[in-house]
Amino acid sequence: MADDHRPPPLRPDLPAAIVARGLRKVYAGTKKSPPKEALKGIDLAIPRGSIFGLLGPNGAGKSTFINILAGLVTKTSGDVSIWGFDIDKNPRQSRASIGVVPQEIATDVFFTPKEGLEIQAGLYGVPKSERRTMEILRALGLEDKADAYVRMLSGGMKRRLLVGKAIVHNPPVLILDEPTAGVDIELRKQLWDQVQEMHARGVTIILTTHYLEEAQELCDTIGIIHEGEVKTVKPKTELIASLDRKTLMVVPERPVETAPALGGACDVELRAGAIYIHYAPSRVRIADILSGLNAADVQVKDLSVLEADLEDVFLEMTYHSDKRPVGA
Ligand SMILES: Nc1ncnc2c1ncn2[C@@H]1O[C@H](COP(=O)(O)OP(=O)(O)OP(=O)(O)O)[C@@H](O)[C@H]1O
Repeated sequence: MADDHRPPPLRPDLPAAIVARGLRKVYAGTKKSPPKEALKGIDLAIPRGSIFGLLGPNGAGKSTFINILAGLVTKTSGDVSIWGFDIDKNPRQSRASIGVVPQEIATDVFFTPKEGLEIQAGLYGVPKSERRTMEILRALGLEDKADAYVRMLSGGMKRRLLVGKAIVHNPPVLILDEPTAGVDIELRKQLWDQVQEMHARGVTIILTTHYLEEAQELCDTIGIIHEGEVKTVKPKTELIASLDRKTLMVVPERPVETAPALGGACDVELRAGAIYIHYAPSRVRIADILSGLNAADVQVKDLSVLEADLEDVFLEMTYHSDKRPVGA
């Protein structure tokens, strides 16, 4: 990788940071298990400059996809390009264009953080004069641990060190695979501040997470993958709006024994003294719900509208995907 330390130039003519076309991966079977088609010919474009959340239940194919990008798993067929470089035709440039923060903490305990970053930079062919070792350690809050034994670092510090290792070559795309699993709230916040800082400097961020609130808060674009297929890729707000579902929570003046009848377009439930009215905003107006409540002699003491969130979308697209299309 001798000359590939510089980030490839930004190519405004390119529409996406990562493009996959017809990407398939079949893991070979064994005597005990049949072959497994983990990716079933996926098409996926990840916009440049986004914080992209790749979501999906266990076994959906997320790690397989990321490992193909990282060069750790060989695809069966299809095309993938990273920052405009085809991973088969330009393996060096494509690999120099991404940094991957792996899921597992497997840091090398024989080197100090400083040595670890230096070695990593060497592997990417970054000349000594261009290395940013101390700058990276400082940015990750590890400056005072530069010469410490890695085995003396806390789990969170080791995780930050992995982020450091992933960015020694200044890649324009950074992938974080479940970066905050098992990490406490304080550290999670620190990690996200750092990620957002990198994003502000123009790095495209791709992350997988099981924490849907985290994806909801951080990501601007979401891709949902399920059983080796891409279910959707959309800007987050558009995706949530596409669910066309909201809930009006009403606290009545007097306790209500039976759910008021508001017509077939609303789904009404009573819970903990409140009335929850689920409705499709494209078809039902709040004014109509309120007149319905009035007609049913329910006096409203308080009310609030609960928006659908990413978790609702996720459940709809993964667990119920065969039964009920979104918005139906
Ligand atoms: N080396 C392998 N050999 C055979 N099957 C594999 C291998 N790696 C993954 N699989 C299978 O491929 C499918 C996709 O796995 P993958 O790890 O990509 O899913 P994932 O979405 O990352 O799941 P998780 O959220 O649990 O990490 C699963 O059914 C998994 O059992």
